[in-house]
Parts: sequence; structure tokens; C-alpha cells
Amino acid sequence: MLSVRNLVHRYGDTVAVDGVSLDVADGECVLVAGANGSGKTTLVRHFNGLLEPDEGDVLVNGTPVEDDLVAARASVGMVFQNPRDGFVGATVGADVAFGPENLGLSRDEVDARVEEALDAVELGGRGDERVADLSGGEQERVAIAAALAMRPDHLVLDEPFTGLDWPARQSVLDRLRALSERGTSLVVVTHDLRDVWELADSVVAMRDGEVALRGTPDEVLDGLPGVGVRPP
Ligand SMILES: Nc1ncnc2c1ncn2[C@@H]1O[C@H](COP(=O)(O)OP(=O)(O)OP(=O)(O)O)[C@@H](O)[C@H]1O
Repeated sequence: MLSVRNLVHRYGDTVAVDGVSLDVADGECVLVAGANGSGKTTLVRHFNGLLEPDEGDVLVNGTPVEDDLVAARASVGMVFQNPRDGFVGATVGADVAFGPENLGLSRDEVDARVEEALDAVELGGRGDERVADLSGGEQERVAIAAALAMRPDHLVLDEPFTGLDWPARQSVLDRLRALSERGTSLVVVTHDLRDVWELADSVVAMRDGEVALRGTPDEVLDGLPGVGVRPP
């Protein structure tokens, strides 16, 4: 369970997140929508302690993130927009192994996790390929695999479809659907609700740092244009 309580985040005079409270239940798939600058990225960066609250709390499985950053990062995986900037290994396998290696796991356990994570994104057997040689969609899937190798309970994806063509988008969506069916909670930040809409259990629409709408996809649908979000 991810819980956000009265979260405020400021950058200087800009209040990027302005008193947000939100729960993400285990296994839930939540879409976070909102116009540019509405605070989506800032909000989700708090979920594993990449940012510190100016006010309020973020709890992962009941523990404040800042009390146990290691546990929060093991429990909440993050996949960012433009994963190209975030790869740490030259090959697919090395990149996906990096996180588990840093957990101090045995070589066998690391290898098992890498294999499982690559299989989950349908890149099994491609561990020796160079990340730089892959397509954008394949790189996105490597980034997802790197997060999955940590066996997170929650996976947060910030604009995972940016720059992907339709087949790559479908491929990533298929992976997300499979993860969701296996019980991983998903938080997907996106301003493009097409396709991903049918995966969602609930939708959060942000406006000016606040949660403007929160409900099931059916409940929020009619309100989306009013908060600057194009309906799916
Ligand atoms: N590093 C930063 N320094 C200063 N201001 C920032 C920083 N990051 C974000 N902001 C400001 O905080 C507000 C929220 O930004 P944020 O990136 O969280 O919104 P977003 O909804 O994710 O936007 P987008 O859809 O454009 O990615 C905006 O006004 C933005 O200009």
C-alpha cells in the first residue's frame, strides 16, 4: 500500500504539489493524468524518496519513506520517461543486473532475477545485446525489466509511452497488463489515456498541484476536459 498524506512540495515559490492525499492499494492500477505542469512527476517522485516532502507524509506499506529509504526503493520501482538517460549497464543483462547486484544478492540469484525480468518483458535471451543498439520501445522494456528485477510491489511509470510507435506501445501495454494481472500495483503517469484506460482501476487527475478528480474511469470520464485532460 502506498499512502500520501497532505503532501506539499515546493520548488522555491512554485507549489508543485499542494496538499495531496492519496492511497494506492496493493494490486491497484492507477492512472495519473493532468495538464503539463500540474504536478504529476513531482508527486510520483515522492513514492520512493527521490524527493522529500516540504509538508505531509508518504508511507510505503505503512512506513514513512524517509524512515527506511532502502525498503521504499525495494518496494517501489520507478521507470522514467526517456530511459535512455538512465541506463547504467552497456548490455541489456548488465543493466538489469545492476539493481539486484546492489542488493548484495548471490550471482545465481542475480542471474535468476535478470532472466525472469527479461522474460517478463519478452526480451528473454537478449541479455548480451547492447542497450544503445535497441529501439526506443525495446529500451523502454529494458527499463521496465530493470525495475522488475528488484521485485517491487509497486511499479511507477512516468510517461512510459513517450516516443513509442504503436507496436512498441502495444508491447509495453501488454507487459503492464500481465504485471497487473499478477498483482503488481501500477501507477502510470500519462497525459495520453488511450489504450491504458482499460487497464485502470482508478484515475487521478491533477490540476495546479491538487487532485482535481479521483475515481473509477467511468466516474471521472466526463470531468476530464474540465481539468485539461483529453478523454481517451
Ligand atoms: N526542478 C524543478 N525546479 C523548479 N520548478 C520545477 C521543477 N520541476 C518541476 N517544477 C515546476 O513544478 C510544477 C509541476 O511540475 P511537474 O513536472 O511535477 O508537472 P507534470 O504534471 O509532471 O508536468 P508535465 O506533464 O509537463 O511533465 C511546474 O510548475 C514546474 O514548472
